[in-house]
Parts: sequence; structure tokens; C-alpha cells
Amino acid sequence: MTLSLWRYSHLALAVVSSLFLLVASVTAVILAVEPIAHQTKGFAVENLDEVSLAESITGLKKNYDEVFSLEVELSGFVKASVLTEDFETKDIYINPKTGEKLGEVAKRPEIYSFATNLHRSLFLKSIGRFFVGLVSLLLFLIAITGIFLLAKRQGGIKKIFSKVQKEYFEMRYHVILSRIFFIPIVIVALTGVYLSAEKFELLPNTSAEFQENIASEETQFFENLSEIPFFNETKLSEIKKVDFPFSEDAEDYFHIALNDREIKLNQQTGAIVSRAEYPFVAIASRFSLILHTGEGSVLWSIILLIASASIIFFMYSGFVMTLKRRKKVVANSVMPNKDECEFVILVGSETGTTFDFATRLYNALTHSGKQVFMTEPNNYSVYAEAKHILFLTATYGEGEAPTNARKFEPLFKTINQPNKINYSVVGFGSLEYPNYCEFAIKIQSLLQSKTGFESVLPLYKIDNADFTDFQKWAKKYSEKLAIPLKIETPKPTKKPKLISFEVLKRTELNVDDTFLIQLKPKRKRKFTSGDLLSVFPDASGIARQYSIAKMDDSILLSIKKHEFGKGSNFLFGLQAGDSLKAAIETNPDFHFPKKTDSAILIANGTGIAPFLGMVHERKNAHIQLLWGGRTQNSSAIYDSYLMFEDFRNKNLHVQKCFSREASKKYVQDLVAQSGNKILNTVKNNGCIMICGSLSMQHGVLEVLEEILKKNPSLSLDVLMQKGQLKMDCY
Ligand SMILES: Cc1cc2nc3c(=O)[nH]c(=O)nc-3n(C[C@H](O)[C@H](O)[C@H](O)COP(=O)(O)O)c2cc1C
Repeated sequence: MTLSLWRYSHLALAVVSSLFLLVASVTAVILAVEPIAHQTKGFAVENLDEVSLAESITGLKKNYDEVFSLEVELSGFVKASVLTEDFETKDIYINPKTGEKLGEVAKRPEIYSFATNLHRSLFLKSIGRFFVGLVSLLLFLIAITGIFLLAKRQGGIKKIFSKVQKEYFEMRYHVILSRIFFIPIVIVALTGVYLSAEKFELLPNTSAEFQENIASEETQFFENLSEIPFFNETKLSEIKKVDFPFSEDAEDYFHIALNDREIKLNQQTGAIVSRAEYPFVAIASRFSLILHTGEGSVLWSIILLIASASIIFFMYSGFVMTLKRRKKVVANSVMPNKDECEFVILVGSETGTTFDFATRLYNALTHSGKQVFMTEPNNYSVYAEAKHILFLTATYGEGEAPTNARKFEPLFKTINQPNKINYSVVGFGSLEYPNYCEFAIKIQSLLQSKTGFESVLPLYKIDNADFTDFQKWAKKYSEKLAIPLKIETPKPTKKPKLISFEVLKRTELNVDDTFLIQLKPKRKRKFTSGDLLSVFPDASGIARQYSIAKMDDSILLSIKKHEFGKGSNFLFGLQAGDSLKAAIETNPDFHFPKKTDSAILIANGTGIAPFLGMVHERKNAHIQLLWGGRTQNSSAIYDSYLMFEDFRNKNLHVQKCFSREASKKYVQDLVAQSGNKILNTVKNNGCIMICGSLSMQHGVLEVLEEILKKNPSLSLDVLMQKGQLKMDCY
């Protein structure tokens, strides 16, 4: 089944059941609190398997004139219904060894009774019960379609627990929580269906049938109940409930419900006069009730509570995700006439991210005075005035088209454009998938093969919706077409927490206009190398981020000063002793793995910064640091740090190369030379980390791909899934 079919089934089921599901989930959250609150009363008795029924009966008889029943709750509380000295019938919790009262059974709080009625039948009696049963079934189907959707999304059932891509909050947590709560939700849904089926008598009879007169002929009379062998041999852990005889008449029996059977017992002879084994359905019903309500287990009640709350979150996040997807499609409907536009942007997108980029491009072209039409590839048609086509597309499944681009290929083959078309394809994908940007590659060759279509730029691939990379492409495109394009920067989603830093030192510029700056947080802060420092150089609120090297309790940044770079000029303007406010953002995807003590660190230019911190923090690790710069002098500002670490750690090996001097090498050449070392590191669960420019990253990945081919079980995506390949490039 295709991704979209799973998605539509999942969505349709959720919409149909949403209102009932919301009521059921909210009431389930309330009801899950009940067993937890109950347990906190503290009347649970430990070691019920060491207390005999005889002890409890004796204790009760000693303390009360009359005893009507004794019940052992799943919570471990022992409850008795007794007649007190004041001739009052009371339900009390007792100490089963002595029969003494521990506390009174309180009336069930109104909120739980209300929630139970609403949860079970929506106050609609049988019709309500039917709907609740149906909603439980729908919940089960939603969970199943959801898990298939998740498997598709993650690239296969085996990858369900692999890393979740960087997505917006609702989508990310919809994925993360669905993995955690799938099993509890399936249990709740199935037990809900079972309990409803039971109420509608769709299951075989659950009541126990007694076999009468099974007592033997030999009879012995007992003066004292405590002498009856059954009472002595049976422990409270085996008991559910004991109903005491109303009179001393021999025909009035003890009615005892045990965990697996019920018996009637003669109070004078102690003989079991009849017995009934519970049918399997009755045991299954009890088990379903326990699983569905959490009764008797605080831990399971807490899991049920969180799982029920997570259903409410799934409804909210699913709604937001659908809305986001719809918004992108709606945006298409306010386009100018397609036959009046010189530029056509085709957007292949499943979850909407590519639409965000396309809309920025659309706005930039429109601001430059161009007539632009943006649409989905499935709507491809003849464009009377079009001279430029920009195809921005994501890739899904195993290199497949997103749903809104599936029909493009046949359409494209049959439709001819009246004008010569200059095109550019931008692929949005993720290196975590084996077929990186595969659909964009297909589109590039499809367009290439058509007469009248001319490529203005080579295919450009963007990993993980990297905005900076997109801006680079836009710059190239703008230069090629000589159109000024100002791509709007995305607004930061949440305001980061600013903290004060003191500048400890700042170097002068080196030959590459690069400098180092060392900052110390004025208050103690937790951070590590690879985290990011967000600096806000002006009032726009737009952050400039720099990768952090942790040097004991201070931060070292390596920054290239750009002529008009706001962040770099702001930081270069600071002197030792100055203060600034900035925010530390944790970046766990680029931390040196805690459990690894070997790594290959690959960087060019200022990308070395986090690695300086990592070698400092992990002074005993086996590290090969490969660094590429322009000239020998480029590395001078880092040398004192590297020499110091080299001196401290005999397992650190630093290799440098220079692209403008001597043998003119790039860091990818060093990577190629280190093939065996890389394979060994990976084999020994070591890690490869890359930091620096995107073009260096692309080059290094190509070389790495070649190296990994020597071991058929390895590939870039396998390493990424295992957290053995980490990248932070810009
Ligand atoms: C289920 C799923 C499958 C994916 N498959 C691939 C793939 O095969 N190759 C690839 O490069 N990217 C793949 N990706 C990554 C997306 O193409 C990438 O995140 C893209 O930016 C999403 O764009 P969109 O939000 O516009 O759909 C996949 C993502 C998901 C969720």
C-alpha cells in the first residue's frame, strides 16, 4: 500500500472517531488517576501469600459481631463488610492477620463515577456502549495504520526506532510518542473492544457453573471455623471474595471466589459441597479489565494515564500536521494565471517543508518583478509564457516521488511547452535514506532528455532541509540569471534563553580573515563541544550560530570575518573584558559519543572549532583529526591548541593539508588516504564526525562512500542510523 493510502486511512479513521475518542481519552486520564490515588491510602498488605484465610476469619469473628464478606482487592487492600457494636453495617479495610480496622471504605468520589459512566456509555446506555466499543476498534485500527505509516516514514520496519528527522514540534513528537505508546494503546483498544463485546453478550457465558454434591460421605464436625482444613490451607493471595453464611444453619454455606474457581463450603463440616471452575472467557474478562483499568498496579496505571494523554496529543498534533499540509495546497489557489507567467515553480512535497522553501523562492522572484506561477508537479500543464521552470522536490519511500508528483512523468512526456525552457532542479532529501534525492535525480534526467529544455545549473541536493544550503543554491541561480533574489530567512521559532558572557580573549585576523574568540559564561552553564552558540548582532532577532569548543568552563569559537557578515563583525568588534548576551543551544546530534573512545574528526577551515574542544575534553581517546586549510599560515591560530593536546594525548594524530600550497591537497584527499583507518574505526564502533563547509561535506561523503564499499554491510545511511556518522556543516 502506498504512503498516501496509509495516511488517508489513518486520517479518515481519526476524523471519524475524533469526538468520541476525545471524550474516551479525557475520561481515561481521569480514571487512570483513581487506582493511583487509591494506592496512596496505604492500606495494602504485603505477603498475602503468608496469611491464611483461617487467620483472617478468626480475627474478624473476634472483633465483630457479624461478618458478611471479606474481599481481597487487586490493590492488596483487604476489605470486610461487618456489623459493628453499634449495629451498624460498615465496609472497612482490615489488617487480615488480626481483623483490626485500618480504615473505612470511603464513598467513591463523584468525579470517578461520572467519568466511568461517560467513558463506558457516554450516558447513552446501550447505544453509547456500542459507540464506545466501536471507537475502541477504530482506535486499534488507527494504531495499526499509524505504525505502518511510521514504518514507511522511517524507511522500513527495522528502522522504526531509528533517529527521527528534524521536523516541527508536532510532527516530531507525533512520531516519537507513537513509538513509545503503540503497545499500551493497542492493549487499551483491544481490551476496550473485548469488554464492550462482553457487555453486549457477544462472548460465551462467563459465569461459573457449579457441580453440586461433590462432598465425600465421611463427615467430621468442627467446633471452630479456624480448624477447617480448607481455611488453613488457603492463603489470602488465592482469594477474591468470601461471602459468609447468613445463619448457622448447615444449609447456609460459605461462598468463596478464588482466583480460578468458586466453591461453596459447609460451615459445620468444612466440606466443599460444590465447585465451579471459571471458563476461559471469564479469566480473559478479568485480565482485560485489569489491563484496561490499571487496577492493582500503580506502574500500569501511570502508563495508561500517559498513554491516554498521548492520544489527546496525537489528535492535536495530527490536526496541526493535516492543517499544515492543507495550507500548502491552499496557497496554490491564489496564484496568478498560469499562462501569464514567465517562471513556473513545481513543488514535489509530502509533508510541506519543500513548500516553505518554494514559497520563499516564489516571493523573492515576485519581488524582483517576475511573474511566477507555483504549482504541484501533478498539475503540470502547458504554460503559454513560461521560459523558466524550477523543480523543487523531496524524495520518499525507496527513492519515490512524493504523492503530489507521482503523475508528473507521464504528463511531462505528453505535454510540450511552446517556448524554450531553462530549468533547474533542487532535490530535498536526507542522507539518512539510502536513495538520497533519488527522485530529484530522476527529474533532472527526465528534463534533460526533453528537447527544448536546457539546464541552467547542475542538480542541487539539499540534506535535511538545510536553509543555508538552499540560500547558496539561490545565490548561484540569481547570479546565473542575473536576477537579484532576496530569500527571506525563516524566523526563529522560539526565543532562546540569553545568558551573559565575558570575553576572555580575541585574536587578530589570520591570513584567511579568521579569528578566535574565547567567552566565559558569567554563571555556571552546562554545555559541551558541538553545541551551538546563538549570537544576536542586531535588533532583527536573527541568530548567527557558531559551533562551540568547550575549553574547561569557557567557550572557544573560530570565526571567519566576512566583509558584510553581521555576526562575525559584531564578535570581532569585542575586546577582552567586554560582555555580551548569547544563547547556548544543545546540539545532541553533534556531540562526541559518550561510549566511544575512537573517532575520525574531519574539518576544513573554521569547522575545526568543535573538534578542538572534543580533543580537549576526551584527552585519552584515539582520535585522528584531519583538517584542510588554504595555507600553512591558515592553521597558525590553532597550532598552540593542537600542540598542547598532542602533548597530552599520545593517541591523538593530527593531519593537515593545504589547498593553496605544497602538494595542494583537500581534506577529502586525507580521507581517501585514511581508508583502512576509517574502516577499522567504524568496525570498532568508533565515530566519524564532519564539520565545515557544505562543499567539503559533499566531497568527503563521496570519498567515504567509496571507502565503505569495501565492506558490504556498511554505507553512509547505516553509519548515520547507528550514530557513527555525525555532521554539522554550513
Ligand atoms: C517516509 C520518508 C521517506 C523518505 N525517503 C527519502 C529517500 O528515499 N531519499 C531521500 O533523500 N530523502 C528521503 N526522505 C527525506 C525527505 O525527502 C526530506 O525530509 C524532505 O525535506 C521532506 O520534504 P517535504 O516536507 O516537502 O515532503 C524521506 C522522508 C520520509 C519522512
